[in-house]
Amino acid sequence: MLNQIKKGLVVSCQALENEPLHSSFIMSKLALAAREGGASGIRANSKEDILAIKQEVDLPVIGIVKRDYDDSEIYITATKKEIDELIESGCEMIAIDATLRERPNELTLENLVSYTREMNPNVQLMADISSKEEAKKAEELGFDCVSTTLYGYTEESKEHKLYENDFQFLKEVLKEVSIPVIAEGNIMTPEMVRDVLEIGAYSVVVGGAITRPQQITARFVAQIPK
Ligand SMILES: CC(=O)N[C@H](C=O)[C@@H](O)[C@H](O)[C@H](O)COP(=O)(O)O
Repeated sequence: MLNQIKKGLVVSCQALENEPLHSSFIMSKLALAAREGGASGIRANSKEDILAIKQEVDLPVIGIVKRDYDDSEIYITATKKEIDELIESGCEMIAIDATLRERPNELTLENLVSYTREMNPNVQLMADISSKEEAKKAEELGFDCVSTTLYGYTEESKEHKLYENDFQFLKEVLKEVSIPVIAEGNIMTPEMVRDVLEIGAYSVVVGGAITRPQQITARFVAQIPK
């Protein structure tokens, strides 16, 4: 999958239960629209959505399963159950929360990586990180790439956004690791896509700015003079 998305755009097609477009059928059509627009890959949540997307487009898929657990803040591919579902979905790459936070059931990230490699050595692994330290650890654990997905979404990083200070965080992560670094999270414009690729990101994932019309509408509405 990494070869296919090199210097390309991955479109994240996700809508949770509480979002207006929640539907595997709609996600499959968003993926088709993304392909027609030139996307190189798709990021998607849940086995059902991924199966529907794979019926509609031949693009490689980064799969995640978002599920909340009582004993952990981690919700992106938290346990072996989610890994099993993703392997069944046939996605080419699995993204896992690779933050240093405690996982459910006292499972470690290392356990989860070795479990996935055992279950399917062909599936590639993306580490969703929120700090340089997590990026380094992910590289040591043998992840195929890291993505800046969770920068701004953990207690320690919540004051920040990826695009701050001319993508300072992305630049720091690029210095920290030698595996591919994917830029993801709050990439709002085509110009930002160009910028992160020029800075050295291997590939870029854009979600809400393309596939969450409620967010897009709110940004237009916010510009209406009071
Ligand atoms: C933090 C978190 O849960 N991120 C999720 C990860 O899959 C998605 O909700 C995002 O849409 C995705 O990362 C793309 O980012 P953006 O939608 O900002 O372009």
